[in-house]
Amino acid sequence: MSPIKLNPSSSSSSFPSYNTNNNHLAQPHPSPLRHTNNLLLNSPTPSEMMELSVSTPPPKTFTPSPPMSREGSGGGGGGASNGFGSLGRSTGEGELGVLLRTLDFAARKHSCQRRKDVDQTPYINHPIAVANFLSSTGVTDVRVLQAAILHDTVEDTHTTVEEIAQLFGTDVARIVEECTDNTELSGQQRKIEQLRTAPYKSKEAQQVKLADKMHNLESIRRSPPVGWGVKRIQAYFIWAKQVTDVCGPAHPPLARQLQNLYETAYTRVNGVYYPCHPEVCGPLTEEEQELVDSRLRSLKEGDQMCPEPLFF
Ligand SMILES: Nc1nc2c(ncn2[C@@H]2O[C@H](COP(=O)(O)OP(=O)(O)O)[C@@H](OP(=O)(O)OP(=O)(O)O)[C@H]2O)c(=O)[nH]1
Repeated sequence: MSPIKLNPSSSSSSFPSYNTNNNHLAQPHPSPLRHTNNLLLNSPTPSEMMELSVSTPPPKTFTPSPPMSREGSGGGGGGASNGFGSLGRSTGEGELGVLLRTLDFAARKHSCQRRKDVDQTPYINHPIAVANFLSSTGVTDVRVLQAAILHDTVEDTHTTVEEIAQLFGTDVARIVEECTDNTELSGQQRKIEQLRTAPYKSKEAQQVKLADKMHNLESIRRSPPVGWGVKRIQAYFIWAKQVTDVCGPAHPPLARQLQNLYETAYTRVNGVYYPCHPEVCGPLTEEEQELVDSRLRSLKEGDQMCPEPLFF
């Protein structure tokens, strides 16, 4: 991920003493920091992927700590020095409390970042949406929802895996770590690495990956990052599908929604409709195009560009 950083702060301090100054939120920011190449042209070839798959690491096994109870029994025995136990919860803190604390942490960490869309949406909307995709499709494991909320903090802010482990427990920290790209690699290398490692991630990390891609794809279709043309949108869809096809069995309800999106998502550029995933989704029929056009004609100011029922 590469959020736009409005005012990067060195907020590496531990909870709860991180920077709480949000005044910069209202400030304008420069254009997106990174512009990668056209991925369609630069996607790894099948032989490159074969080569990569030969040197895959052994599968990671996720051995979670015992489930957390509603009463918040995570405290005590972990020996953590911050008042939270090995599960990152204090005695008496319920699931709702821990989720709110997680949201508060992520919101502060991402407070100076924006998405790359034309509206420069606050970055925190993305992790919230990712967690919501999981929750609304039946994921109830609070650790997975917490990891979804935190999934970009290590990659994109001054947060460490150790900090997350101390505050939220080792299970959450491990999932976040699995979802963190190596930022020393180029954008293209990271994409290859995501493909290479996807099969070896824990089920929990694969679930977060599915929801992460779901939100990125959905937001690309609705409002692509500034400067993205059809080819780049299609390249992102093609790559994302390769990743989510591998992760799909970890959470079939979301895998089905993704498949539906791949088959039905169109993007409209200069009045022309293009399938976002050209291999899975055919061109709009004349009848469908007329339906969309008539809806667009009847749009009032402030209405959504893409009427949901047709596209998703
Ligand atoms: N769709 C969309 N994406 C945005 C937006 N703002 C930031 N991003 C991030 O940008 C990345 C997609 O742009 P790319 O060009 O492919 O990635 P790169 O800049 O990091 O190389 C996504 O992360 P990724 O590293 O490619 O994937 P992942 O880490 O989420 O798996 C996504 O999280 C936005 O407004 N819309």
